[in-house]
Order: sequence, then C-alpha cells, then structure tokens
Amino acid sequence: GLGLTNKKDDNFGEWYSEVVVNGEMIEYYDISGCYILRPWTMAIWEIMQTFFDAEIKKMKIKNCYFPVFVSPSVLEKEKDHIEGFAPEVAWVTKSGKNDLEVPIAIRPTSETVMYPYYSKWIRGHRDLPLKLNQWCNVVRWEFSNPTPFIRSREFLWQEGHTAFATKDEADEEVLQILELYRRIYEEFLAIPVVKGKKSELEKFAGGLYTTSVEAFIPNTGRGIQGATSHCLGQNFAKMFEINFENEKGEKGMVWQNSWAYSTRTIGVMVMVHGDDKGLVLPPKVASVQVIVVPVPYKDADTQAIFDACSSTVKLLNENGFRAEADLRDNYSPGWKYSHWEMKGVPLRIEIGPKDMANNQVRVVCRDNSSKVDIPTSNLVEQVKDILDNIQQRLFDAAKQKRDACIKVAKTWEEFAAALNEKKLILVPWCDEEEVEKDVKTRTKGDMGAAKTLCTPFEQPELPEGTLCFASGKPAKKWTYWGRSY
Ligand SMILES: O=C1CCCN[C@@H]1CCCn1cnc2ccccc2c1=O
Repeated sequence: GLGLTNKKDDNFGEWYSEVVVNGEMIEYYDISGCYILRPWTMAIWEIMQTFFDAEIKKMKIKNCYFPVFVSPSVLEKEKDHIEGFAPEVAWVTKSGKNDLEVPIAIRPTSETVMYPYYSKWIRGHRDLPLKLNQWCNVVRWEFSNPTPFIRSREFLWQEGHTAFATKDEADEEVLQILELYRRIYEEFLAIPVVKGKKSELEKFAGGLYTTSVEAFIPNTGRGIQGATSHCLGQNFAKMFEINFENEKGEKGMVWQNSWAYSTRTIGVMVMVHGDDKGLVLPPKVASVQVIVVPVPYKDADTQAIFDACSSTVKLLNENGFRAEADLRDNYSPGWKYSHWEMKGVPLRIEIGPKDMANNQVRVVCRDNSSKVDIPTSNLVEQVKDILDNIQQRLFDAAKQKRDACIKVAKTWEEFAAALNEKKLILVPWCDEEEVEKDVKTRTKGDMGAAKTLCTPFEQPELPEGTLCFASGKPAKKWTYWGRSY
C-alpha cells in the first residue's frame, strides 16, 4: 500500500529513510554513503540556489569553477589544516590499468585548490577584494553512519572564498553571509536557527573564527550545524603567500573568509516538518505548491471536471504559483490524495460535480489537514493567503517545538538531566577549552558526547558571580550545548 510503515515518533531513523524514498526525493545507490538526488530534491535545491545566487551577485561575488582534483602537494600544504581531515580524503590512484605516478585527491573543500591562484592573481590593492563562489560537489569519505542529505560521502554545496585588504571588510562579510543562511532556513525552509560563534575547539582549525546557524532536531534531541561562515584571518594568506601592496606601497597579507551551505539543508527540512503521512514541504521551496485533483462522479460530466482542473492550474501558473493537475485516469482520487501527501505538496485542490455546480473548489492544507471550500471568483487571492499561512504555520510550529526543547542549566546535575531528556541546553560557561574537552569525556557514550553548538550572538543577562556549569569557574558567556549530528 501507500502509507509509511514507520512512525516518526516511534523509530525516527527508519521513518526518515522511508520518507525520503517514498517522497521520491532520494534513491539509494549501490555505493554506501552515496545517494541519487531525484528531481523532487533538485527542484528544492534550485529554488534555494536561485535565491542565494541572486543575493551574492548583489554583493559583487562572482561564480567560478575550479577542478575537482587536488594535487597532494597543495592539499598537504599546512599540516594543522589537514591533519584531522586526512582520513576523509578520497584519492584517485589509477587510470585504466595503470597506476598514476602521483595519486590525486578529490576535493573535500577547495581552499587548497583555489588559494595558490589567489596568490597569483592578487598583486596590488586594486586586485582586492577578490570574491569568488562556486556551486559544486565535494567528497569526504566519512565512516560514521551515512544518512541521506545529512551525512553523505558526496554532497552538493556552494563554497564562497573571499579576500580583502582589511579585517573589517572580512568581519562584515562573514555576518552578511550568515544572515543569508538564516534567511535560507527561516524564510524558505521554515526552520528556526540560532546564529552564533563556534568555540575554539569546534571552529574550523585553519581559520580565525567560525560563525554558524544551528538548527535542532526535536525527535533525536540533536543539534545540527546548518551552515558556516568562517573568517580565516590571515592564516591561509600566510600559507599560500597571498599578499598585496597597499596604497602606501607596503606589503600586507590579505584577510579571507570562506562560507558554505549544502544539501544538508534539505535533510533538516525533512526531519523538522515531515510527519506520518510523509514529507511536508514549505510552500516557498515546494516544486509543486498546489496539486489539483479531479473527483469524477459516475453520471457527472467528467470532461467538464477535467477542463476545470486544467483551467485552475493555468490560472494559478499565470499568477506565479507552481501548480499541477493529476489527471491520470488509472488512479483513484483517494490514491492521488495519499500520493501527493506523501510527497509533501502544501496544498491540494479537489474539484467534483458539487464544486462545479457551486462555482467553488475544496482546498486541503497538507500541514494541518484543514479543509475549506472557496469560491472560484477570487481563487488566486485565497490560494496566495493560504500558502502564506502554511509557510508561517510551519515556521511557528517548528519554533514552538524547538523552544520547548531548550533548557537552561546552571549546574552539572541540571545539565546531565537535560542531556538525558534530549534537550538543547543553554548554560553559563567559563569558555575554557580544557573544560569543553572534559565535558566531552564525561558525557561520552553510545549516544555520542555533548559538545558546544554555538555561543549565541544574542546573549541573555549574565549576572556577576555566575559560575560555569561544569568547572565552577566564573562564567564568561551563555553557550548552547547538546548532542549533535
Ligand atoms: O566549511 C567551510 C566553508 C567552505 C569552505 N571550506 C570551509 C572549511 C572546510 C573544513 N574542512 C572540512 N572537511 C575536510 C575534509 C577533508 C579535508 C579538508 C577538510 C576541511 O578543510
């Protein structure tokens, strides 16, 4: 049959795998950790890409494309950048039957691919700022449990790599990009995120500081890094000798940023909004926002009903909506309802003989199953309002659920209890790396250790004398902790 065999609140992992397959987003592939992205997924990716690409073009950031292959010499340019990641690098060692003289790496990220050329292209201050982005795939040969969209050996992303004459310019862009990532999540995917700064332990080791938008999955009680915007400082400029002559003729190193979001965003959206009937797509990213289904009746004028469906689709498409009609004559209306609910289409319009007679249509919302009959006279206006309401309802519901998972803890006992309750935990912390490592050790287990997720830019009041939840030392900041993906 059509329905899901797994329930979201019973066995989340199986539910998730079933929903992305039954919703026709993913097809499993014969190489572990690799997934086929079907059109239903690519349409969502392209809608986000259209928004983000237009926004970075407004910032005078240009798209480019660098090779997927990296020579070992540049990849291993800087030990501390690559050491932790080396096991994840995939290598090409042969062509045909012959071994390659020197193995070639597949890009896991493109700093080392691009920056030797940044060094060549940047001579004087007039060459700055250099702001490039690329839409591409990257490969990281991960070993922990692969999960469609969330953790795969190959994924699609955009990676921005910018170089400035001053730190101020870099600092400003880091936050501009982070705001775009917040908009991707909150305005398109209807997912609340926290903007903040990563700890020294969790940041990108090759950079100066890392900012991120952090989401949360209530069903598993795990935080998930939604997207990152790093200030690299002058670390890579030093490594790759990217310097320039400023106005006064002095030599200086550039200040750089790098930032990315990936197809992981889509997995977060499925996890947050999906239910036991399948996917639930926010209208802003739904490739089909409205599905029109004819409800023919034995002696009714079936052709007239089909024509009404087609003209309804035409009217909605002319007004900027993404609508389709399911006129297949080999499936019943009931079958079609389940099918498009599984695929998460936000709005269904049913047209039967009664609707025809009353010049109305029956509208059903996917998120809360509400049904309403609306006159065909101002259909476009009503559909616009209903889709906007669905978008807002999905965000409000996700935010309410996420906020209900937030727990403030001031002592170790409160922290440990909250962790067991799968909470997102906000604590006063002394900001000492040793303490962070100690918490990881103390919370190690088959569920994974607790770690810092981010220090939110929005800091609650921290009264004088507040002590760190873990070390008892004077607390310096409020920080979100939890288990994570
Ligand atoms: O996040 C971003 C944003 C986009 C550009 N890259 C940065 C940092 C990537 C960090 N990283 C992550 N996995 C890796 C895996 C293998 C080799 C190197 C790396 C690596 O440098």
